[in-house]
Amino acid sequence: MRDDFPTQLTFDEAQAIVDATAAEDRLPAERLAIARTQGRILAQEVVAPIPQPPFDNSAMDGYAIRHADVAEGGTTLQLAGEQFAGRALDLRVEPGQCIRITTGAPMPAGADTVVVREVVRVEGDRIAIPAGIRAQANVRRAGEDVRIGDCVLSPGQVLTPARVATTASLGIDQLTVSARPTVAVFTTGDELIPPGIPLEPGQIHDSNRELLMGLLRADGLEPTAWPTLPDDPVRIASMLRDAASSFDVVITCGAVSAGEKDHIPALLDTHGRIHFWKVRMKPGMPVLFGDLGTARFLGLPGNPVSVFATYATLGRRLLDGLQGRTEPRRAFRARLAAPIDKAHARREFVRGRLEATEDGTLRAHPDAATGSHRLHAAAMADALIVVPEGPRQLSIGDVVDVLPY
Ligand SMILES: Nc1nc2c(c(=O)[nH]1)N[C@H]1C(S)=C(S)[C@@H](COP(=O)(O)OP(=O)(O)OC[C@H]3O[C@@H](n4cnc5c(N)ncnc54)[C@H](O)[C@@H]3O)O[C@H]1N2
Ligand code: MOO
Repeated sequence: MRDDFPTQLTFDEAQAIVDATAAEDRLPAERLAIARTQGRILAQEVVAPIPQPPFDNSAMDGYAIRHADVAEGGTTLQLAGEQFAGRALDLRVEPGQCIRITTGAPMPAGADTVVVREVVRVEGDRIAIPAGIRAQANVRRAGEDVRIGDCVLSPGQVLTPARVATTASLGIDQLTVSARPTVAVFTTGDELIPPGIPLEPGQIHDSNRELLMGLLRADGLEPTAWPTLPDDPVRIASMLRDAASSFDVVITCGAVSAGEKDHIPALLDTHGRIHFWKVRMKPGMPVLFGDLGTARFLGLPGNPVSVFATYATLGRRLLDGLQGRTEPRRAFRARLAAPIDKAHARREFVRGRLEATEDGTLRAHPDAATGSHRLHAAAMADALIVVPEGPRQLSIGDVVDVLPY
């Protein structure tokens, strides 16, 4: 096996390679009905073809009036008509008149203020308005939220429900979004037995399959799980090359460290290209990244918590980049609730629990269970606490980056 690929990278160097590779391999865009774009990455600019609100309208159920009529104090106005939400009736409020109006109904010409119905007294078609009404009250102005021609969304942003709804409010029914990467997921190892089948001595149940499939699904993808790879280099090569010919991304877990059965790095070296192998991070140090055929190849280390940490950092970053996501994932900082003493030089992602305190700060409680086989401990935690490179003695109250999960 060659040794001219980058290895023992810092986390930032590895992340930069992932970013650069993803940028070169941007997935194509597709045009979809907005109902199918939730969670997608936008691949166009969205410019408002109409204002929002499209017309001046009432914010409350009540009476549209001319404020000049009540400027001197309370008065009684003549009810001149009704304007409900739906169709604009071309009504006009003359001096001394008012029009009954509902929330969302267009403001009749002449009116500039809405008085809520709870404060008026109705006497037939005479409406008694109290004193103290504020001019322009309860009117929502056309274009107040979005003006015509505003750029409301940009390429690289995530289509959240509120953003998709915004495009709907502007009358846009289709959007150009990045294609979703297709992902093939493999677990590896002769020791793996699916849950539901009793273990023989030396065997363990395959948990990484559920972990990876779940992480990918939670990120909005529809991954495909392949049969578990045996510890046999010929069969591994044929199965992985098969997958690489029909998926955008192939993710394996296991068989990337130094053992006799860790065939995957050599295989990628022979049949594809290694962008890097081994990153100075913990857990996840033996992580492997490259190309196989036309697919991006991510070889995650087999320990369950290593799978978790490498997916949450580098894997997700790759998938975001392939979709052209430019909007960063939200960053959080917290104060440590217990010290962390780190002797090694790698960046560490310590599992922990976040607590929202009374004084408005986030506190991170690092988990004492640091072994990368401690899946249950990771499952009971809810964040990765980032401990930077180098030996570190972090004290209670120190500020750390955290990645909630
Ligand atoms: N001599 C060295 N040994 C190890 C090194 C090293 O650098 N030199 N690195 C260690 C680190 S760090 C990690 S992480 C692991 C990664 O090993 P592999 O990626 O080769 O993974 P495996 O050996 O196949 O498995 C590791 C561990 O995880 C369990 N496993 C694997 N797949 C699954 C699964 N689908 N579900 C549940 N558990 C799984 C497997 O049984 C092993 O216990 O290597 C260290 N060793
Ligand atoms: O880096 Mo390994 O991923 O510590 O367990």
